Amino acid sequence: MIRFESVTKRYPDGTTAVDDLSFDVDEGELVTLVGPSGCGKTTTMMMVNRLIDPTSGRIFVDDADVSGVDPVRLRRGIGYVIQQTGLFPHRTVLDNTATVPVLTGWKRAKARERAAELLDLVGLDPGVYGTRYPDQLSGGQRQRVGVARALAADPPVLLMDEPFGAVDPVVRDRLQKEFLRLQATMHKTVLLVTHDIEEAIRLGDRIAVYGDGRIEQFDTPARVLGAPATSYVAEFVGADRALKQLSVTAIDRADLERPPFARLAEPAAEAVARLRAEGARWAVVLDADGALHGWVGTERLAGAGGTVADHARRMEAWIPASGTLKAAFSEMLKHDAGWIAVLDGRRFLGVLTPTALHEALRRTITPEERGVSRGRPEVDSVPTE
Ligand SMILES: Nc1ncnc2c1ncn2[C@@H]1O[C@H](COP(=O)(O)OP(=O)(O)OP(=O)(O)O)[C@@H](O)[C@H]1O
Repeated sequence: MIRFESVTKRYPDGTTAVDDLSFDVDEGELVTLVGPSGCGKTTTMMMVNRLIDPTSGRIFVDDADVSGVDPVRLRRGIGYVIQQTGLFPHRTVLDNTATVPVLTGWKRAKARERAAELLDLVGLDPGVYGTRYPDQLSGGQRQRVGVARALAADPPVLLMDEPFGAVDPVVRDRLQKEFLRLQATMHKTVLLVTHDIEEAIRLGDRIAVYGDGRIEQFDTPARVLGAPATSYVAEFVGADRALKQLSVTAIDRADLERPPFARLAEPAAEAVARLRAEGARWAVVLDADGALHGWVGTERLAGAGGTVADHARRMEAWIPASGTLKAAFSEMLKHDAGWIAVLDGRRFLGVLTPTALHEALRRTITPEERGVSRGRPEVDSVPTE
């Protein structure tokens, strides 16, 4: 969808901002460009919509060499979001959002209708905010309008230059989350510039880590964290990259343990005899469909009448099988639990323990990076069947 072929940009004063750059962004993919200040990220992005022309090399958008496309037409097909938002101060939020559709010939009423939809989509009530002017909004709200405006003409390509840079960390976190939710339905082809490695990891399907005018590594977040291509990349992603890795590593079903279980309808006396024979101190409690209900301690069942249902405790802590190790770990901490149930829909698949989490994390890091191999830590594990 976007292709850079040996692109170099040298400014008239001799600065080489971008040096022989080649990479592809696939259709529907979100690529983050990350690196320290002055490494050429913004220059790269501005060459896509021809705000800057390269000194040499070619850039293609949707198979068309952009140097042959009229810049005004080109820009109407590419949404552009910048940190300063670039909103027109004398236009209302609604009219700011409707700018591009109006420019491309939409009737004003239809464009405003579309703008209202977009504002709603980015979490701004058009009835409340539509008639305000940009200086009557908070920084985070202005950023949302910037995103809504870029999306208004439904361009297949979005360029975003530090779109969430000007807001505090709490608002940034929320905007990132909302943008990911939107992108999951929109599937735009996105180039996003950031200097923040955490943001690059969180948002990017792939990350381009910039050194000075060059890409040092172009890969998935998991690979950039797990196998940095150069010592520069390793340093840039930070000494705590193993922890960052948690947020991009999916749960592997092979890591799940199957603890002893009891059925809700099972008589307590039967369950306790069986569990004791297995040497189990507790069991996961499932309903007739295999869905997680909770757990029960063997001691609690001893000498008790009724069924397991009468004695089981509800278990609120669980995560979906599609979750990440970070989600698993944080749920475990939140509920102060020694294990976390993993569900596929309602179906109980097994539990993750701190030991399994640790093992999974170790596997994501190359042996050279791990240094001296250490044995399994002494962590209390769930008894297995
Ligand atoms: N018009 C210009 N004339 C000369 N040099 C320029 C010009 N614009 C940018 N540069 C230089 O090109 C290099 C890359 O700049 P660019 O803005 O692309 O970096 P960046 O990675 O986006 O940085 P930041 O994160 O600070 O925005 C820098 O050394 C910058 O000083």
